[in-house]
Amino acid sequence: MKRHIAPPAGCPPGSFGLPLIGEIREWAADPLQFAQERAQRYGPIWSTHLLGRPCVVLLEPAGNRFMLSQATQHFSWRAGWGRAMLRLIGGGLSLTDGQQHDQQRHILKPAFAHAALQQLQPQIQQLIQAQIQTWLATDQVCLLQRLQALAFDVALLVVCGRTPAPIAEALHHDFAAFTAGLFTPVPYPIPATPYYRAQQAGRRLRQNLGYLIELRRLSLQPDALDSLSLLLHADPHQTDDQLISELLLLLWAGHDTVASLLTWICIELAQQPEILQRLRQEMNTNHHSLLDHVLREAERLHPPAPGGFRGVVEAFEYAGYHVPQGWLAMYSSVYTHQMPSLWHNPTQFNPDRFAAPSNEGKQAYSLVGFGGGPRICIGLALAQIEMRLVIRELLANYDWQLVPNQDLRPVWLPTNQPRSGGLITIQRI
Ligand code: HEM
Repeated sequence: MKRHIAPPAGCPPGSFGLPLIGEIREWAADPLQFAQERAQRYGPIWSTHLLGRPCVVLLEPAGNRFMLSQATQHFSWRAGWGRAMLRLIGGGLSLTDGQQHDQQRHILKPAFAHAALQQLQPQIQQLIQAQIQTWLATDQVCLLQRLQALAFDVALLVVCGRTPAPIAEALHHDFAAFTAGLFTPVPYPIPATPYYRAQQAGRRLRQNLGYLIELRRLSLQPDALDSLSLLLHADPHQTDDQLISELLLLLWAGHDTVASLLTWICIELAQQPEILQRLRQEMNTNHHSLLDHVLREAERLHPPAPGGFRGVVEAFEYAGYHVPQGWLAMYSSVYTHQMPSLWHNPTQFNPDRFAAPSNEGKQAYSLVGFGGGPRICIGLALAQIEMRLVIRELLANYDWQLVPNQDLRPVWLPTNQPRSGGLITIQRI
């Protein structure tokens, strides 16, 4: 029998799993079950071995708070990513720490603020209407694929501003293969592997983003609020390589997540005609609390990322255990979002759990699908506006049904998605 390795004395209890691979297979197969089983055995802090390193897992709102805001000096965001992500994207907001991160976030903030998003809303609305209209032309629609295309167009608009169609199409074409390689455990360029294809796509993406930067430098508008223009204004001497990494990071983070969550929302609504009907009634009023609760409930039950990893750059003590420097640390959104002590019937999709007088979701760090603390998702407002517009367009003009007998079990990487992609039939009302 293969030997499981135990963590050193004084460190949180748990198992490092098998030599070399640790427990990565169990985590990737089902991050929720992985955390629930170990929480039952060891409590809210335990050790495992993931991404080639020992890893401490901090659970529950207290663990989320510790990692996301209370003790950030112990953690590096950059050191929490796998090698494939670092090699393919290289830098960008999620992959930097300290002052460099804070400066970059400060520069980018106006692109994701209310004023900029308000200005873009008509264009976003047009993209949504044009995309959904094309769904009528086929018998079956794969939600994930179509919503990825839509979310990519929206992310491109916000991140890069107006982009010439041939460049936009080329970027879009290469992004799927690029994304598929971001989490490969063995990032070596062996032909025909996902990492190899991602590397090839990455080269073309870098070249096309390079053209776009060149064009934008020639026609930079003083009041433009897209991320690329803001970055060029802030530091005209920033190298193309740095700029391209930032754009790649924003484009990836800004479309895969939105497509994932919207896919699950459409699936849930197709199964809940009563909520669908109430949403339609609500659209004719000035109150949008049910739509807001649907978004939060989808974030709770179907978070696009199961949690977040950090590198431990300074050893720390937590709950009487020692966590050494050089380990990974992980918080688990998916576990917190299904704790029976926080959520009544946690496996059920029930937006009304957020309606008064319920207290569900009120405890700080109990709903962390967008992270939390100083590095909460910078695209939160954009994601919310975009999701609201898509759902309102669907509710106002379309009926949709799930294709029967499809496999809706989640796959978790690169983002949480149904195995089937979410197949629907759709008609105009
Ligand atoms: C449903 C949509 C989205 C979800 C669920 C989501 C989720 C998250 C989460 C969980 C984090 C924190 C990760 C951590 O703690 O390690 C994060 C950070 C981030 N997100 Fe999002 N995100 C979404 C949409 C977007 C959009 C639309 C953009 C931009 C176009 C974006 C850009 C980013 C960036 C750049 C960060 C890093 C922020 C920093 O480190 O300062 N996200 N997101």
